[in-house]
Amino acid sequence: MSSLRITGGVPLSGQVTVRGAKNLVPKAMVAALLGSTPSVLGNVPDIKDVAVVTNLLALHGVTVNRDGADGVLTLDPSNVTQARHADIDAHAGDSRIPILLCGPLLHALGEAFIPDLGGCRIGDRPINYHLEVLRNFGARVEKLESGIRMSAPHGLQGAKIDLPYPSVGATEQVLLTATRAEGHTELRGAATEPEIMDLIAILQKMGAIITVQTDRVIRIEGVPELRGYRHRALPDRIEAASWGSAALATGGDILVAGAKQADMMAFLNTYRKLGGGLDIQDEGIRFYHPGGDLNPLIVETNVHPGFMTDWQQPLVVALTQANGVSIVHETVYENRFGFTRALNRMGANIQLHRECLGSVPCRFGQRNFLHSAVISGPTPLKATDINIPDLRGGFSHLIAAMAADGVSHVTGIELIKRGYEHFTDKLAGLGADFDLEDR
Ligand SMILES: CC(=O)N[C@H]1[C@@H](OP(=O)(O)OP(=O)(O)OC[C@H]2O[C@@H](n3ccc(=O)[nH]c3=O)[C@H](O)[C@@H]2O)O[C@H](CO)[C@@H](O)[C@@H]1O
Ligand SMILES: C=C(OP(=O)(O)O)C(=O)O
Repeated sequence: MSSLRITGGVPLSGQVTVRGAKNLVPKAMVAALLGSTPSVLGNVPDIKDVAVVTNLLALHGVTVNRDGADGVLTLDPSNVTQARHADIDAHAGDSRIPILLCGPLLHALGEAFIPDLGGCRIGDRPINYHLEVLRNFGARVEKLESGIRMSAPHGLQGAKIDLPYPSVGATEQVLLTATRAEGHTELRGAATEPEIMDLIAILQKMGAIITVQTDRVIRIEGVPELRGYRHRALPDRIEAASWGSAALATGGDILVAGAKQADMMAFLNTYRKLGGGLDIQDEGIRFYHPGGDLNPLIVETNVHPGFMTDWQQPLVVALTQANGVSIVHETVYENRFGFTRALNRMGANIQLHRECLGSVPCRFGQRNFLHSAVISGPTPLKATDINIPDLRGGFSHLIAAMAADGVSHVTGIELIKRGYEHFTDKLAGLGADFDLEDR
C-alpha cells in the first residue's frame, strides 16, 4: 500500500489536464455490451474504476483493447458469455458499476449475477430503486449469499417507472435496460446530470430512440438491435473542481485543461462567491487565489443542475480558510462528513449537525444523520497523520496536507486512484513537496 509524506505550505501552481469522466466512462463501457458490433470510446482516463470494469467485461467474454497513449478503448461484445460468480465477486472491486451490467446481460444472455457493490462509504447506498426497475421490466430477482441473481426467461418489456429520487444509477439502469426492451418505457423522476446526457448521446449513436422531456421525464422506444458507437467521453467535472479547490486552499493558481464550463456552472458560481479567481477559457478553466480574504458561504448540495455532492468534500478545505462561518448542507448522502474528523485534528473548526441547515428539500432531517456542517474560519492547519477514508474525502485530505504547516503522512492513497488519473504526477507538476513511499 502506497503512502505520501507531504510537506505543506507550497502554493500549487501550473497546469493539469482532466480526461474522461469517472462517472461516465465505465457506463459507456457497459453500454457497448448492448451493441451487435464493436464500439470505440475516446478520452478514457487511466483510473481504477476503468480497470475494474475492463476486468468485469473480460470475464463476460468482451474483448477490451486500450491504446494507452490516446486513451482509446475498443470494445468487442461479439462473444458475450456468462461468468462464474466467484470470479465476478473477486473482480468487482470497490466500484458501483456491476449493478449496471444487469440490463445488458439480461438482454444478451437472459441471466445476470451481481456481487454486493463497493463505492465510497458515504451512506447506506441501497440498490432498491435498481431492483424495482429491473422487476418492472420483467426480470426475476433472487437474493443470494454473495450477491443477486437475475433472469429474464421471457425477455424484457418496456415499463412505466417513477423514481422516488432522481438517482443517477437508477436512471442509468433504466436507460441501459429500456433501449433494447420490447415496447416503450416512460421514466419519471429521472436524473439529468451531464454524464447521463452523455450516456444518452452514446445510446442514440447506437440506434436508440430516447426523448428527454421537461420535468425529468425520459421516454425510450425499445429497438430490436443496437450497433457499436464511436464516442469521446465528456471531461471529468469532479476532478476539475477538485483542482480548483486545491488552488484556493493552497493559495495557488491552476489551469485545468479540458474543464468544461457548461458542466460546472453551479461550482463556478460558488467558487466566485467564495472569492476564488476564475479565467474561463475555451480549452479549460484557470482557478486561482487572488489574494485577500475568502468569503464564508452557505452551500447546499443537490442533484443536477444544483451543486454536485462530489464537489463538496474538496471545497470544505477551502471553506476552513474563509473569514467567517460557512455552512454545508449535504442533501444527497446521509453520511458524507466523516472526512472532517481529520481536518479538525489538523486545526479546522467544523461542527456537524443532524438538522437540515438549509432550504433544499432533504430526506435526512430529524433522522439522526450528521448531514450539515458548520465551518468557522480561517483556521491555520497543522500537519498530521491521515488514513484516506474514501475517494473525495481522500482528495480533500491531500489538499489539507498541502495547505498545512509541517509534514503529513497520508496512507491509503490507492483509493484516490479510483477517480484521479496519475494524481501524484499532477501534484509534482504543480510544485507539491512530497515523497511517495511504497510499503
Ligand atoms: C459511479 C457513479 O456514477 N457515482 C455517482 C453516482 O452514484 P449513485 O448512482 O450511486 O448515486 P445515486 O444518484 O443513485 O444516489 C443518490 C441518492 O439516492 C439513494 N439511492 C440510490 C439508489 C437506490 O436504489 N436507492 C437509493 O436510496 C442513495 O442512497 C443516495 O442517497 O451519482 C452520485 C450522485 O450524483 C455521485 O455522488 C456518484 O459519484
Ligand atoms: C461517490 C463517488 O463515487 P462512487 O459512486 O463511485 O462511490 C464519487 O465519485 O465521489
